[in-house]
Amino acid sequence: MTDFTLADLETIVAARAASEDSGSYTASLAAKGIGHVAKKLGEEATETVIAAVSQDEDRLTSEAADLIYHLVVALHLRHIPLSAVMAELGRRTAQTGLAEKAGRPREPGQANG
Ligand SMILES: N=c1c2ncn([C@@H]3O[C@H](COP(=O)(O)OP(=O)(O)OP(=O)(O)O)[C@@H](O)[C@H]3O)c2ncn1[C@@H]1O[C@H](COP(=O)(O)O)[C@@H](O)[C@H]1O
Repeated sequence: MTDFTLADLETIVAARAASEDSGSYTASLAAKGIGHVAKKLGEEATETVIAAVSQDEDRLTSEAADLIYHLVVALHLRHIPLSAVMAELGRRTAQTGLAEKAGRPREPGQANG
């Protein structure tokens, strides 16, 4: 188990993308722009798909980490905070009424479902 969160990754990506550290992969990736990052994201998605149907759990875990990292970089470049993505996921969960089953209390103003 780890207490490392996507919010931690988002903070690190923002700091490294803004850095001028020539050793930073994030800085060099971000400098290439959203078109390049989107292409990398597609490649990582394909590699994750291939790993998903393989029998290698470690490979799938590693490819999923690459995919999520590149997604966080893409969101950063498009100025979309992870909190917006989480809010969208939360809205969808609220619509299904399954939030409480996941152990989450109903938020004030949330419709009965
Ligand atoms: N989570 C990641 C992460 N996941 C994947 N990668 C890099 O993503 C690249 C993907 O590998 P590929 O083989 O597809 O690409 P490549 O041939 O190395 O590079 P390209 O020239 O194709 O872009 C690898 O170089 C990985 O190191 C990451 N690089 C950085 N992070 C995070 O970003 C933080 C800051 O890293 P730096 O910006 O390097 O300081 C790190 O501490 C991590 O938290």
